[in-house]
Amino acid sequence: MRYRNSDSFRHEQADKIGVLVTNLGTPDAPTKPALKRYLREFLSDPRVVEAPRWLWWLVLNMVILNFRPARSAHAYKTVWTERGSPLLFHTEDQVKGLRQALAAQWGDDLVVDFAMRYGNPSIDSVVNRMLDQGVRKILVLPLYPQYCASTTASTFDALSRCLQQRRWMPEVRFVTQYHDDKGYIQALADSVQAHWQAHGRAERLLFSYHGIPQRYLDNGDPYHCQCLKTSRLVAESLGLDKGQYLTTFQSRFGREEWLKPYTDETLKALPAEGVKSVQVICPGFSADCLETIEEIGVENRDYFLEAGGESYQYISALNAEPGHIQALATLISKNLEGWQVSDADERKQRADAHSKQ
Ligand SMILES: C=CC1=C(C)c2cc3[nH]c(cc4nc(cc5[nH]c(cc1n2)c(C)c5CCC(=O)O)C(CCC(=O)O)=C4C)c(C)c3C=C
Ligand SMILES: [Fe+2]
Ligand SMILES: [Fe+2]
Repeated sequence: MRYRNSDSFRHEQADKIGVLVTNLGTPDAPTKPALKRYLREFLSDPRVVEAPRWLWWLVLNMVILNFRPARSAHAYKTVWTERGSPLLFHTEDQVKGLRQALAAQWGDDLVVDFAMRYGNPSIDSVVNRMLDQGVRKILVLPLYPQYCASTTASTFDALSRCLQQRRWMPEVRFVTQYHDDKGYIQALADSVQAHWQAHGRAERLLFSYHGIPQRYLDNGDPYHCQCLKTSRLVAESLGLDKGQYLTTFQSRFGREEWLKPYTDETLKALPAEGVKSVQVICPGFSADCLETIEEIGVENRDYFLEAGGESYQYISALNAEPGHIQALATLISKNLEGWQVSDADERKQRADAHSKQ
C-alpha cells in the first residue's frame, strides 16, 4: 500500500489540533557510534551542506565521519547530564510548560508535543502519532527564532516528506521565524536585566549566533539580517548604545568563509582594544546545548581570558524560564487564531445530521 491510512472516517470523531514544537536534535548518547549516526543524518541534509552531492558524499564518508564522531563524542560527554543531552531535556521542559500554559484556554483537544529534525523523537514518528490520535490541524513551531534554510526550511522538508505518505493530510500552519516578536525580545531583555541585577554590567554585551556559510547569505537567506535585528531590538529595549553591544557568529564548520565577525576571533581581539569584561548571550539558541554550554561557556571563555580579558560571563539560553514559556504560548495562541476544537455536542450534531441524510 502506497499511503499510510487513517482509521475509517466517523462523523463523531474528534477534530483535535496539534502543536508541534521542533528543534534541531541531538545524539542519543555521547558515544562514537551514536555521534556517527547523528552526524550522518544531519550532515547528509542538502539544506545544511549545499555542495555537489557526489563530492560531499565522498568528503563526508571518507573524511568527516572517520574523525568527527570521536571528537564530538568527547565534547558531548562534557555537557551530558543524568537526563541526557541538555538540548533534549530543555525541550522536554519547554513542552511541559507550554502544555500547562495552553491547557486553560484549549483543554484536552489541543495536543502539544515536540520532535527533533535529526535523531529522536523524529518528526515523522510524532506527526504520525498526532494524526493517529485524531489531529486534523497542525501548527508547527520550529524553535529557531531567526529563519534559515538550513534549519527552518529543512524542518518543513521533513514535515512535508511525512505528509506525502499520508492519505488524509491535516491543515498545516508553519511558523517560519519570530526574530522580532515582542514577547521573545522582552524575554531576552528581561533575562539580561536579571543577570545585571545579580552580577552587574560588563563593558560589552556580545550577541553570538550560530554561523552559516557567507554564500547562503549571498544567495538570499535572511538569517543574517534577522540576527542583527534581534540584537538591535534587545539592545534598544535595554537602552544600550551602538558601542555597548556586538553581534558575532560562532560554530564554524569547514574551510569556506562563514558569517563574520567570528565570535572566537572577536573575543580574542577585544582585550587588546581595552575591553576587559564581556557578557555573552546567544539569542538564536532557544535551549542550551553543546554549542552554548561548551563552545561559549568554556572554549570562548578561555580565548578571552588567555587574551587578557578579566571577566567573562555567559547568560544562559531562555530554556524553560517562565518568561520564555509565556512568550512562546502567546506566539502559539496568535498562530492558532481562527482554529477551534470541535466540542462533543458539535460532533454529535454532525453525526446525527449525517445519519438523517
Ligand atoms: C555543516 C554545517 C552546519 C550548519 C550550516 C549549521 C547551522 C545551524 N546549526 C544550528 C543549531 C545547532 N547546531 C548544533 C550542532 C552542530 N552544528 C553543526 C553543523 C552546522 N550547523 C554540527 C556538525 C553540529 C554538531 C556538533 C559538532 O559535532 O560540533 C546544535 C547543538 C546540538 C546539540 O546536540 O547540542 C544546535 C542547536 C543553527 C541554528 C544553524 C543555522 C542557523
Ligand atoms: Fe549547527
Ligand atoms: Fe544582513
